[in-house]
Amino acid sequence: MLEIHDLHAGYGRTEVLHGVTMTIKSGTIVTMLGRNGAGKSTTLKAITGLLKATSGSVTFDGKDITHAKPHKVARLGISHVREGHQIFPALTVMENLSMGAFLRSGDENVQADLDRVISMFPVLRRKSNARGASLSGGEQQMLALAQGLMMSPRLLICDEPSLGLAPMVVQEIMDALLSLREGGITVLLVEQRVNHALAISDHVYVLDDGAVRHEGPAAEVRESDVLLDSYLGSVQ
Ligand SMILES: Nc1ncnc2c1ncn2[C@@H]1O[C@H](COP(=O)(O)OP(=O)(O)OP(=O)(O)O)[C@@H](O)[C@H]1O
Repeated sequence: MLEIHDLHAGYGRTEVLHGVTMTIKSGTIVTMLGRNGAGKSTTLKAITGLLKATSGSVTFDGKDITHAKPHKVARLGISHVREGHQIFPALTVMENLSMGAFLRSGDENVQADLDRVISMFPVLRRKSNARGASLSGGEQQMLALAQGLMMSPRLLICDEPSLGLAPMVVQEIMDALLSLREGGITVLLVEQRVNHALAISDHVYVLDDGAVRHEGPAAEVRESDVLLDSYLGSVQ
């Protein structure tokens, strides 16, 4: 579904990605792991057009999207839920969800998607008229995910959805990602909670210093102390 080949990118004159290559297969959850500063968020930004790649290629369902603008990437079916909470604090839950569908004006399936998304996250239904700012951290993260789903993506890219959340809430987020996979959505996840991420993933890429140092089935990485110690430091 998504092919990243020898991707180079960076900020100003500093190259951060030194040739990242990855394949994300349709219907899977793929997690990118790595220490702080390894280049995970930068890879996601280069995929979704927030950062220009200096060389290499990104192909989505056979289409070259290496130099596509973010809105074009979104229209093609990739939704990028970024680190932290990208919601509108002054808007209600419902208004936030409608904003998630802003690129779909005239699409008659928006209402059906709204019903489907809100039924995935019961707390959002209960709080549909509450302002974003009044939600807890976990609720805001669920809203951010739900907002990302309102784009009706085929590939959902999630950057550290568990950031700053309590373990129980983290599990809820992971369960939500699993149910997305069951619904046929492919997920590319960046996550610092290694154990939580490995438990739901099919395949894992380990990044270090802007390059892929290891890839393999999640089950294999779970069993490899050497790998976990060398590239991931403390495992949570
Ligand atoms: N906007 C930016 N301008 C300049 N350098 C940046 C910028 N964003 C990230 N970097 C640098 O790029 C490198 C990779 O950062 P990146 O955010 O991709 O890492 P990461 O693996 O996602 O880690 P983290 O979990 O800390 O976000 C780091 O050295 C970081 O300091």
